[in-house]
Amino acid sequence: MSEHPTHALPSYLNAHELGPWGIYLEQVERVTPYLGKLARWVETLKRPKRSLIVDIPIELDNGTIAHFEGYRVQHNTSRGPGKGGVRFHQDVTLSEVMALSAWMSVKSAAVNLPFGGAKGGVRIDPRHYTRGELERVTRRYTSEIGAIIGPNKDIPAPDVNTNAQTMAWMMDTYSMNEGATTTGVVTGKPVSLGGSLGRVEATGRGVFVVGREAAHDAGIPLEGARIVIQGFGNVGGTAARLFYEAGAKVIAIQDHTGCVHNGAGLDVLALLKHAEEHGGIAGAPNTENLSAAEFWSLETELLIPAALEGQLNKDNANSVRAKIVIEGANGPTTPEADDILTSNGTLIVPDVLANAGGVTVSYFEWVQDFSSFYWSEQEINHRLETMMIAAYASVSAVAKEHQVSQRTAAFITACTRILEAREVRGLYP
Ligand SMILES: NC(=O)C1=CN([C@@H]2O[C@H](COP(=O)(O)OP(=O)(O)OC[C@H]3O[C@@H](n4cnc5c(N)ncnc54)[C@H](OP(=O)(O)O)[C@@H]3O)[C@@H](O)[C@H]2O)C=CC1
Ligand SMILES: O=C(O)CCC(=O)C(=O)O
Repeated sequence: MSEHPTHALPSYLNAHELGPWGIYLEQVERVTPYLGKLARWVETLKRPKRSLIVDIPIELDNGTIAHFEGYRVQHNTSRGPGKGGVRFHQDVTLSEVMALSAWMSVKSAAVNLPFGGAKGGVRIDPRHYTRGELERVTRRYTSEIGAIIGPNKDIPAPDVNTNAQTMAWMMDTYSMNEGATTTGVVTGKPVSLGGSLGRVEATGRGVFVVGREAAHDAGIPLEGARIVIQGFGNVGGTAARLFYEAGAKVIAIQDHTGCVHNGAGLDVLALLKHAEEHGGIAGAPNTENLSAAEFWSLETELLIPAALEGQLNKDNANSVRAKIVIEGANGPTTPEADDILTSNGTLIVPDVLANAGGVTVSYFEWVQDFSSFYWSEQEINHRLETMMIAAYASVSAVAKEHQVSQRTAAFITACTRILEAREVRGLYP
């Protein structure tokens, strides 16, 4: 038997490269001792199955030509087609999309959905482009990744700065190129186009359900519990409203425009209206401004990061005075912050569980599209709640059994499912 050289990982797959992919690799390292014989396959999790970089040229409204870089990464498809959102953001990189796609693999498996993990992104600041320009970017991006997506291959959905309209353009472009209306190619579509009731609110609703469960386990009554939220978009805005309606006290919110605070509890409905009218929360009536440092160090029962990656890090983790962190965003906590918070007694409910409500209702949408039979909103919210409660209970039980964090517990459950599928499928000789 000949000896084969081992190939070093390329720099962008290296754990020592800072950033989301390095963080994901560190999380895989932490779970490996719990994988038993399946650890033989763990390298599979450290390399995305397929990564595509595309050039997106469009004509701007002023007649000039602009180019944008786009990505679609399919991290793992052992348990089903790739699944995951598309992000439009000026800071999107291949490495970030790789990490987001890997977290999708873990998330789908942690909640036991029959999907793998994928994610897409376009490096663009959408605030500087018109609706027409964004439509052209979306359509060209869809055509460029068209060969690798499809209802049985990889199903995109909304993420940061994309929405139901973006999905309608993606569905239409894909369908035109295929010559057949294909509703199941994306989820998070408008309801008039095969979208699911409840999808817009699903991620925030899932955050609310696991937050409620975690508070209950910790003996914290939701009525009057203090809540601090970073991000007031789809996820943070919905979670804020649901906690507010359940009688909790949302005392501070941060978005791009600043941090607002009211120790007696913010009027979340008024704040949502203010943000819509003014493009952000800054200057809302009956609130005081806080600095970012003051925001992170507020004493609170629940802290919900629901914006971007790396927001809880070694620079601010020691000042956090939250009993529980519910990760609404993907990858908001660095491994250093994870350790600091845990040793300070803060429970972290990890992203791959806490924000899985969105992909869960995307799964419902995909099923409804295949069967062309649509469910009521009440039915969807009920099924979502049942699945989130079950997933939370099962991750908590694994965490207690192995005396590990909920993140490691969610990774144990998910990576075991993914690698069992990998092993039983075998490798093509
Ligand atoms: N949408 C979904 O279904 C899912 C989303 N997620 C994750 O949740 C997170 C939020 O996504 P989503 O709500 O959809 O995105 P949105 O674009 O709707 O909202 C993002 C929010 O974050 C705020 N924000 C962005 N950057 C900063 C910053 N540097 N400091 C403070 N606030 C900031 C934005 O503020 P402003 O408006 O002022 O720019 C906005 O309020 C992401 O990590 C996403 O991947 C996870 C699962 C599903
Ligand atoms: O709804 C989906 O398919 C994916 C949502 C997503 O991108 C995420 O959970 O991060």
